Amino acid sequence: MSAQGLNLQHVSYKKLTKTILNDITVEIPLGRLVVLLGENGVGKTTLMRVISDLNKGYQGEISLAGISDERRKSLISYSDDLTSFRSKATLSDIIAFYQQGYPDFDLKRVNELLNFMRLDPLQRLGSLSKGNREKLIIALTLARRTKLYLLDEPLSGVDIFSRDKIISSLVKWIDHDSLLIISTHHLSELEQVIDDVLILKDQRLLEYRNVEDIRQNEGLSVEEYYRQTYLEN
Ligand SMILES: Nc1ncnc2c1ncn2[C@@H]1O[C@H](COP(=O)(O)OP(=O)(O)OP(=O)(O)O)[C@@H](O)[C@H]1O
Repeated sequence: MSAQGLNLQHVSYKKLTKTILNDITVEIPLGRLVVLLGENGVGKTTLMRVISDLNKGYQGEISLAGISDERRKSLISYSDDLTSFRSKATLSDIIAFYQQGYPDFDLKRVNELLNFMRLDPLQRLGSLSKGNREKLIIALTLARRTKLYLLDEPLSGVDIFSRDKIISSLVKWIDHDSLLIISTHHLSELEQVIDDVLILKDQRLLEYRNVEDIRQNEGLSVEEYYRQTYLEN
């Protein structure tokens, strides 16, 4: 397996008797911004949880930056749903918890991100709207200085103006040798910033492809290509 990037070799995952991911093999270099696509229930969240080692018992091999055992977890920042925090907790309390739990948590970066998201550290978690809670999750996820960031449908409740602002600044928050994988059902908004697409269909990897390659060689937007590929295969 390659020492660089995220490398999945024949990864399969079952829940009870149901196959959710089937024989997924892909190598994604670091330094990319990748969008993960596929219809509801196809396994996007499951794939992120398997990569993060939160869903145990998968088959196959996964390595990140050359680390192929469970130590890879320490290199992965996966968007937390924050359900383990009490609603009375302030954003500062949550940040203190992250700071204790993650040696790579960057306090300066999280403060910049909170400021960028217009979130007040003194606010309580329970008082946040859905969209603001999502902004907090993005801020906490991106505030770690690590190799792989996994954002699972991070923007579904965020208003269009904030969405545009966050999307156009995504690359700014992560180091150039890190990998960001983001799942979404709103591909068109991300088209201009992403490097690659990863498409799941029927438990399998349908495609991993560079977006420039799609535009130049297929003459299609990424969204057009996604629709065409999904329906044809
Ligand atoms: N705890 C569970 N028990 C049984 N099946 C599960 C469980 N969690 C997920 N699944 C199944 O795993 C499959 C993949 O779900 P997953 O949440 O990964 O899909 P997704 O692509 O993220 O969907 P969406 O776009 O709707 O968020 C689905 O068929 C779902 O029903």
